Amino acid sequence: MKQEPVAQNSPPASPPSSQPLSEDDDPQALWIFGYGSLVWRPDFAYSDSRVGFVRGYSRRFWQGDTFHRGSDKMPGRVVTLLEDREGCTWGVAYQVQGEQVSEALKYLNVREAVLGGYDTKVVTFYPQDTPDQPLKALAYVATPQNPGYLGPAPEEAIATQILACRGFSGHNLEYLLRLADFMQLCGPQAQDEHLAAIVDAVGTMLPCFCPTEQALALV
Ligand SMILES: N[C@@H](CCC(=O)N[C@@H](CS)C(=O)NCC(=O)O)C(=O)O
Repeated sequence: MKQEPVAQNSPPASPPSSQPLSEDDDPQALWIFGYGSLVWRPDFAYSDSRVGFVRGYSRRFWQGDTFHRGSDKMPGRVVTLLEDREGCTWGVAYQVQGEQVSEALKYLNVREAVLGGYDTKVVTFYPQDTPDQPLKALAYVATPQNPGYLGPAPEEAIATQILACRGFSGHNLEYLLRLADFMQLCGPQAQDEHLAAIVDAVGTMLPCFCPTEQALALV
């Protein structure tokens, strides 16, 4: 049974909202939930952001990537959401308003759907500092039906693949470590055993994979 996160009184990622968070605050507003590269590189304009989590999903490095973090010959591994009743995935929700909505969706359609094989799904997001005021958010999820889906593999094999791949957005190792950094910032209540196991496997293999100076050049 995964530990259900307990909201911490840590300061929110953005100024606390005096109003309850709900979609009818501004009918033009849309919340977008990021749980992979979007947590550190949204690359679209947004009005507000919240750190928090979604329930009923687990994050898995089960999506292949032949553009951003891999190539056709050596696809990298990036994350998707797996439906899991016991699951809880931490990330960042970004609020887009007015013109930001169409701009963000147009940009993400290319980055996530066209280039990444992701589809959209509405999820319920629980802000870390107001989990009693959940909000609806759009998430980009790579389903098993998309051609780039790789599915489950031992964490050691995933770590080996990540160490060996790079794409147009950089090395696959950077993708892993930036996500691990984000989870560290979320605090001890945010656990992701799958991510931690891959980071541990990378740490074990890295010295054998390449000498230190080469490892530092990877990211
Ligand atoms: N949809 C997830 C995963 C997004 C993700 O990592 N998508 C890849 C597309 S394959 C990406 O945008 N990569 C950009 C990068 O690696 O910097 C999220 O909300 O963060």
